[in-house]
Amino acid sequence: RNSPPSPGLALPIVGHMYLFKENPTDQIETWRKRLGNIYSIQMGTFRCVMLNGYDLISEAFLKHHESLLERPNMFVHKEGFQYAGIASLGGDKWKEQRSFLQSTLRALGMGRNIMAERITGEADYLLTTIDAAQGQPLDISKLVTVCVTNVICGVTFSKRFNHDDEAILQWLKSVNRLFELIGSSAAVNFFPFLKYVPDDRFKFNEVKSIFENLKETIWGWVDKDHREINLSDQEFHDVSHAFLTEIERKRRDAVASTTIDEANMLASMLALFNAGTETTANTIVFAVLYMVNFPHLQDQLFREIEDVVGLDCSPSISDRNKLKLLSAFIMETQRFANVVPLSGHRLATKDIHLGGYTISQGTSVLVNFDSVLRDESTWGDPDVFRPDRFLDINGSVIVKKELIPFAIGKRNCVGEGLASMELFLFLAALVQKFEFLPEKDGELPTMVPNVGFTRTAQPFKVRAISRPK
Ligand code: HEM
Repeated sequence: RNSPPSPGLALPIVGHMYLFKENPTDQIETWRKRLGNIYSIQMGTFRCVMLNGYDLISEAFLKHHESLLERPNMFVHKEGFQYAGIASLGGDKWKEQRSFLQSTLRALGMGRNIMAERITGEADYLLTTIDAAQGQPLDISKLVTVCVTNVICGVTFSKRFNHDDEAILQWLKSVNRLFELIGSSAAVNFFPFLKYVPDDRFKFNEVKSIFENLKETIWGWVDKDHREINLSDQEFHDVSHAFLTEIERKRRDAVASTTIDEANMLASMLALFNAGTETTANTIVFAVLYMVNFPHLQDQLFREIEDVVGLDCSPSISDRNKLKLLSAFIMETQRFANVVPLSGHRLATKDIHLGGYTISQGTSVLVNFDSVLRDESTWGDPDVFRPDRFLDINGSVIVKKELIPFAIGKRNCVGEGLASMELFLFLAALVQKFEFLPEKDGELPTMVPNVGFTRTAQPFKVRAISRPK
């Protein structure tokens, strides 16, 4: 059937997973060099096609997107999300949910710009907390994660938590445990039959119950804040307010078939948390890591803010277009760190002809983002951290189509606008206020990320020295 080539013999049950010898994302790149931009691997019971390189990926997700809108029936989608919410729905149901969330998030980022208000408030808290360490070595990653979680809490149900609040600490603990159990290579994803092994040895029941608890927690948080719904409201305080109002409207109008209901609302809100917290926090942490490693660049970023914004008022979203080096630095951070190295799985709902091969219906399709963000033919020196690759000789920002950390096509990241606003506002605030130094003079923290399917920085501490005004 003209299937893409595979890396070797697929064994019963495990498929090709026994061939993962190196760091998984390195292994995927090694196979790309041997087999080309399109190849297939059997991951447990799932037949997957790995797509590499900008041309092939854009052809798949721009030209064939209608055939790639569904998720395969993985445990996470089926039993975790119960095929509800933006991340798990497919086809027309996904379209309704996606368009509702997209327009709601867009509205929250316009006019009064509720998103920017939430982020700025949280950035102030971040600065105060870092300042309190008085230049002593500090691991900022947990602090940044809680701030970013609070931004999503604000955007979804107008609430923020103190960083020592038991509710938010418990939430983060559960989410961490969930990620540990459902990470891309975990048994629950690829070996669904293991759920019949007694004593929950492969943690299927634990995953299910964490999902249920998280959705219940969100429901509790939402319920308290939104007892009153006014159907004539056209402006919303947050995502749950928009949902609850629209649910009532659909009820009033007796709309029979819709995904705008409580179950999808909770699943979508959970998806915003799951997809929007670690990704954004990890990018901010990588950015600080790169600043420490390139003090000259950090200095240039500070000078730019000093010139454009000054030191007396906080950077605001209206400064974004003027802070060109910072924009280029954020782009390079996203390219270099590539915090989501592999896309989520998509199900081919029809045969797709691509790159001289046929991806047959029922196959799961995955994207290797390293193959684009670290492609030598696009970037020349992809392994060098160099923000000026995004600036022209006049200092204007160059937008490169190959910079796709938020994926490409209609099912790309729905939170891109929020994430970009967060990266800009948090980092501008940090650069303006502090000089970040390594924990010990002359000993730079490693830029080599943790090994695995996701990308996080290896733990490191910084000394944050307040800049004199
Ligand atoms: C730097 C931060 C972020 C990065 C690099 C990132 C990256 C991505 C990527 C690559 C995808 C596509 C995954 C796939 O192919 O299935 C995605 C999807 C998604 N992202 Fe983000 N994301 C970020 C921040 C956010 C934020 C802040 C939110 C929430 C407000 C969010 C919500 C989502 C959701 C819900 C999806 C699934 C969309 C769908 O299935 O229609 N992300 N993201």
